[in-house]
Amino acid sequence: MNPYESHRLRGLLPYPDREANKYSRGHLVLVAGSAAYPGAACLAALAAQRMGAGYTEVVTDPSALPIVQSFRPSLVVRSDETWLDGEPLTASPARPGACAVGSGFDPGDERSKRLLFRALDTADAPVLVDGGALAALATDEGRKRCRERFVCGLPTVATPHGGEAARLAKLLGLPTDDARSLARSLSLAYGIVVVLKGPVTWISDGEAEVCMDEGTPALAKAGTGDVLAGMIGSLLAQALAPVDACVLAATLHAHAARFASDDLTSVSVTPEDVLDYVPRAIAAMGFRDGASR
Ligand SMILES: NC(=O)C1=CN([C@@H]2O[C@H](COP(=O)(O)OP(=O)(O)OC[C@H]3O[C@@H](n4cnc5c(N)ncnc54)[C@H](OP(=O)(O)O)[C@@H]3O)[C@@H](O)[C@H]2O)[C@@H](O)CC1
Ligand SMILES: Nc1ncnc2c1ncn2[C@@H]1O[C@H](COP(=O)(O)OP(=O)(O)O)[C@@H](O)[C@H]1O
Repeated sequence: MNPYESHRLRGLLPYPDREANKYSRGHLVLVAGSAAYPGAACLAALAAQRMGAGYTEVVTDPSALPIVQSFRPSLVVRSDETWLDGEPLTASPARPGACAVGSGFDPGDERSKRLLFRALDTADAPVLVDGGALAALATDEGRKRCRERFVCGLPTVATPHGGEAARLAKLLGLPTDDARSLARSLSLAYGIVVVLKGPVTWISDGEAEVCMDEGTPALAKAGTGDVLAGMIGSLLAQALAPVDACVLAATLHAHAARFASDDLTSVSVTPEDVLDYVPRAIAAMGFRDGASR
């Protein structure tokens, strides 16, 4: 059920080339955070940096700008008001990129819908949909946009937890009793790769499912999903294939939480700790600095 053995995962780690620059290492446009949830943008952004993206640009609500800017000076931060009318994201082999949208969005907010639809309509690059943007995805207009991207060969990834997946399923009256079948049916219905998160996480591209069961209940704390979204978005921005990006990120996320639990106990681990242990998880997977491809 999980064909990703350790040597295959090791081969997916995004080693920086000797000739790398910040653009060749991947540009992630992270449209995240809101007045209600600015912290989610911070968690996802640092996760993207830790996972290797060369240029992490956070697009956020004006009220969240100073919070994200003071969180990490290396982040490029801009207002979502200017982004709505700005240049669309493009990606090429020399300058790969991706957009991750929705971590920390307010699910009931009309603005979340405008931002999601702008990303789906204009990004000539992979788009990851997370958090509050999944409510807008679970509409006829959201699904239509995913199907159009699918027909154009543009990957879309969604990372729902059980509640968000139920919303996506409700639109089409899909059964929700079996997680593996739900991941597959959502993938087929929307034309997307689905990461259905939970104590066991199922990843489906509509043809096959990968079972991710290395997590720990230490991850059951608000904010760990935002960390995972930043990690997957970062790997998409580095041009990994969508399912590869999801499996590698979910594995490192689970391993980071386990390393953190070993030192801090599963009681005390926070999403920030998971972020701090991502480098250890990468190293333990067999990453060797200097072994650039
Ligand atoms: N620090 C920050 O800034 C943080 C910001 N965050 C951001 O907050 C935004 C809203 O996200 P959200 O998940 O809190 O709320 P929402 O989308 O309304 O769904 C929750 C409802 O769904 C249900 N439910 C069923 N199964 C479930 C499951 N397995 N896991 C969880 N819920 C499950 C359950 O309903 P019940 O089944 O109890 O009726 C529950 O009431 C989003 O943008 C996110 O990124 C968070 O990441 C936290 C840290
Ligand atoms: N009991 C558990 N065992 C293993 N992993 C878990 C468990 N509970 C939650 N997780 C993981 O933690 C993350 C929680 O994500 P999510 O529900 O989106 O939280 P949030 O929105 O608060 O960030 C997911 O990656 C999920 O798979």
